[in-house]
Amino acid sequence: MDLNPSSQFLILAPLIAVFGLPHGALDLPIAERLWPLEGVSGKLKFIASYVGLILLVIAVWLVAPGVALSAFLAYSALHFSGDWAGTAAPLRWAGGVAAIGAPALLHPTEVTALFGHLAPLPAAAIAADAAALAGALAIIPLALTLAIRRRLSQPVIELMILWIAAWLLPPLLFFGIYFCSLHSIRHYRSSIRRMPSARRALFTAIGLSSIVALAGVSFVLVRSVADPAVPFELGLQAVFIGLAALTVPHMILVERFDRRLFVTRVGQKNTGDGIEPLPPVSA
Ligand SMILES: CC1=C(/C=C/C(C)=C/C=C/C(C)=C/C=O)C(C)(C)CCC1
Ligand SMILES: [Fe+2]
Repeated sequence: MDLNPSSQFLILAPLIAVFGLPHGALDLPIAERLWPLEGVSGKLKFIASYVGLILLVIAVWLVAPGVALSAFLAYSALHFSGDWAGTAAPLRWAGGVAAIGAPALLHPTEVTALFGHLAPLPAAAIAADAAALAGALAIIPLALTLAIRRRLSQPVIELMILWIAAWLLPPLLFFGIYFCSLHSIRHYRSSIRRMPSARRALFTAIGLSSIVALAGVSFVLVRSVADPAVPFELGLQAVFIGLAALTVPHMILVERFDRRLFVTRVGQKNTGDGIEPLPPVSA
């Protein structure tokens, strides 16, 4: 499919705002399940540390964009491998890495150019090459599983679809579809099932996502008034540096939540229906 990066971006940005952000915006309800967060001050303390981490990542990106881009790719692969939790480790890793490595391997020129908007060129090109190499290595566990098992399990089918989509679609569109369908929806459903009030969590998620999306749009509008020549680059930076920053506290929280659920399941035979409140976690 042939679609220039600006047009892909015009499809990607609203997709992420509507379907991608709400899965991260469940973090406040998740935190409320993990810690008591009593009263307004409890919530404010949590929000301050969350926002502090976001600002820290943005600061690192401004000071050392090359390092920040490489770190972002690595922890994104780790985060995305969670989409195949419960699958054997090699296949889980193959999934997380392919989400980024497949477009880098199959569309190297376009991905290098896109990375070039997020970090200066030598670092961007190295990151794109490393992602492509990781993508190539991620084919091995998939091929071995297919060769040994000789049957199509659900994770194998999902990974095959992922690779075909990465091959057929331009990188930004591929990412938008993977992120908003498989990642966001899967994560959203598994979190909301464990909430005491799904309706309240949903409203919080919608409210928070709208705030983040509005902040992104305002940033691009304000900056493009000063420099109207580069709205695409600004938009791309707002989306991906924004995602990089939001993902750090989001990952820490989701990781804690999943570990916590596991302990509760083993210790209290909680079936994961999320009705009974979790006892508070000690730090
Ligand atoms: C920038 C860019 C890419 C990488 C995107 C990443 C790494 C996104 C991570 C998002 C996360 C971790 C969201 C959390 O929920 C691709 C797909 C290679 C395509 C080319 C442009
Ligand atoms: Fe996520």
